[in-house]
Amino acid sequence: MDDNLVSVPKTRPDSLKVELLRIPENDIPVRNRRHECNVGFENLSYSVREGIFRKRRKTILRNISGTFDAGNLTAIMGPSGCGKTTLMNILAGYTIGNVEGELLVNDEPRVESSFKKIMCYIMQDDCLQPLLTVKEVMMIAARLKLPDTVSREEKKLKIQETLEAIGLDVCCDTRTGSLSGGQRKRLSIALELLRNPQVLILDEPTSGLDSSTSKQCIMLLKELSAEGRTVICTIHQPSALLFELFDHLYALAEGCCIYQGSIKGMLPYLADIGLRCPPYHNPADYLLEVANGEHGSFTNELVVKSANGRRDDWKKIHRSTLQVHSMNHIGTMMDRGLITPVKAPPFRFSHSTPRRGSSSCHSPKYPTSFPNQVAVLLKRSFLVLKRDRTLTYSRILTHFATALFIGILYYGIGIDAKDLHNNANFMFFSIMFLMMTSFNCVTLTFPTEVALINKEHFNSWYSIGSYYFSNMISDLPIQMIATLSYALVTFYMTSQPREGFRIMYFLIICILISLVAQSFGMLVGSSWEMKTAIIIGPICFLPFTIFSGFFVQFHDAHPYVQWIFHISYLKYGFEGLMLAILGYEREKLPCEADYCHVRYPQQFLEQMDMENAVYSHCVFFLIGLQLIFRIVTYFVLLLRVRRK
Ligand SMILES: Nc1ncnc2c1ncn2[C@@H]1O[C@H](COP(=O)(O)OP(=O)(O)OP(=O)(O)O)[C@@H](O)[C@H]1O
Repeated sequence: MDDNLVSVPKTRPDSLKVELLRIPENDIPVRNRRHECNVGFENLSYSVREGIFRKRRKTILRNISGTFDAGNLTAIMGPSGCGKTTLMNILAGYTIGNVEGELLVNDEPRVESSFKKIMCYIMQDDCLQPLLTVKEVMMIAARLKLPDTVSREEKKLKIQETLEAIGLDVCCDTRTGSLSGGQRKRLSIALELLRNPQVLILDEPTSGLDSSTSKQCIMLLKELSAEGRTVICTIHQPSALLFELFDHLYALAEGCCIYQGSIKGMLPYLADIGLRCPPYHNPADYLLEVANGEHGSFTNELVVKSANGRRDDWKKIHRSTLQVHSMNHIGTMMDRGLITPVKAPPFRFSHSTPRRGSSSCHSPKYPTSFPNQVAVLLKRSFLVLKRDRTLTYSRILTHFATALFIGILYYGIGIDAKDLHNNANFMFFSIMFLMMTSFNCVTLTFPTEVALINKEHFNSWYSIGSYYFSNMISDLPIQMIATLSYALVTFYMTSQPREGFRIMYFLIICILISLVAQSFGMLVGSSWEMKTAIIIGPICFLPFTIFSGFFVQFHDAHPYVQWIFHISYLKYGFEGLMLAILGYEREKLPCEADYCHVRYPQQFLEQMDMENAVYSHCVFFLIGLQLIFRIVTYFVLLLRVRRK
């Protein structure tokens, strides 16, 4: 039951119930067929390579065929591992490699680019931005998914209509992270409904939902299909009542089709070969038992009988009175306020079914322009940053607190010759601190974003370029404030020379070091999952730390490894800071102790093997390295979200 809404009994609009009651068996509802989109596939096979050397081939789908008609709610069922998700991925166009066979739309070969515009794929995990409210998430989706020509007022109206229809209007100010499982699922569907897709493909929409929330979710899908949409979803062990809501069933076993037809036709089909479902047994459970071989080995016989999905004789047995009973039952639950009432939003299809050579193939890939995508994504990032205490406030606070601590530890060292070594220690620590904090902030957050980007990009919300660009810009202010607060506090507390150019040079290197570490963190975070990224990151840093010139100097290192100094960005960062503070002919330092071995800063730089270092080289190297990391990250991201 939906906790937010129990106390508000609502009257469920009965249009669908009435429509179904009026439909005589074997009758097809009259709809605008121009917009209908029957999704089919013929002789579909899919295999993957596996094993250490990827030499073995594993066949997952074996030459299956089928058609999922518009206006029908189709269930794809079968035992775990039979290939349901694989089939959904292929139907959605998410998996393209190693696919054999033909994908069809209205019995014609389908054009992927056009099909993508009328289809949405809702994956099993509801990837939502947890810090944004339902209304904000919907507004962002509307601004990305609806063309720029639609006014803000129209978008608001559409959002309102959608939220009311799917019963989320009462929690429109709730953050998505606080929504229940059912609400999250409905929101995921609502986000995609804004563009009014003709085909909805959902992978296990009821997974993790309780019985009544599952009913509500399937009821929503039923309403959406009744308007002429093609709705296809996988489902695991539905209750008998839920099972009856589906119009069409496609059953898989071991990558083959063992049944395709109506729900009502399934039991007679099984009975034909002597498989009789016991009375009072859930037919869905019985089908899974048969597919699992619990009643004997019938898979081959069933595959032959259904011609691996090519025969559709059992499709013709139409809506059963049981379906109407199920609808009535759920309708009553909604009327009594036990389940939040849901219905399809009142949208009309604005586009016709794509056919080969149709003009929609040439329309832009994304509904809105690149600048609009960047602007909307920037707004979303800023909202998230504003609410994410760890990413913003604690990052700034950590930098400030560490700066105070370091300032106290190395207080006043910058003006005394006896503290030259301590000053070098301070600079090296600063580099390490700025590097680690920037790197960790990104590697801890970026991998979790990849799933969200994947979902939204696949459903044509925005391009990877606009996401990446907005992501780079949005984090800059916080990164700058944090770095500057550390650099300025430590600079003054350690009494470094108060010369304008030295302050500027010092700050530039600090900022560049943190940006390089951030871009490196992005690269690592976009390449691996969070756990791997956290392990791999420091391992990648280690060689650069050793070859930074702090622990081992260039001339002391073995000639075979000296080249590593030239690519160690820590070396350039360290040199840059040392030159900013001690270079440029800084005058002889006073000595407060009885004896100071070195009093000329230039002499100290020579001791550290930095006599030939050039500040501008350090800056160029750090900028160049950052650019390389950012470009590589972009391509890694593209690879990650590329269709399989
Ligand atoms: N890339 C891959 N490499 C190796 N095996 C794979 C790959 N993708 C899928 N499989 C295998 O293919 C089979 C079908 O996988 P799929 O995820 O489609 O099953 P499913 O029917 O959706 O299962 P479930 O209901 O448990 O989600 C499984 O045995 C799975 O291990």
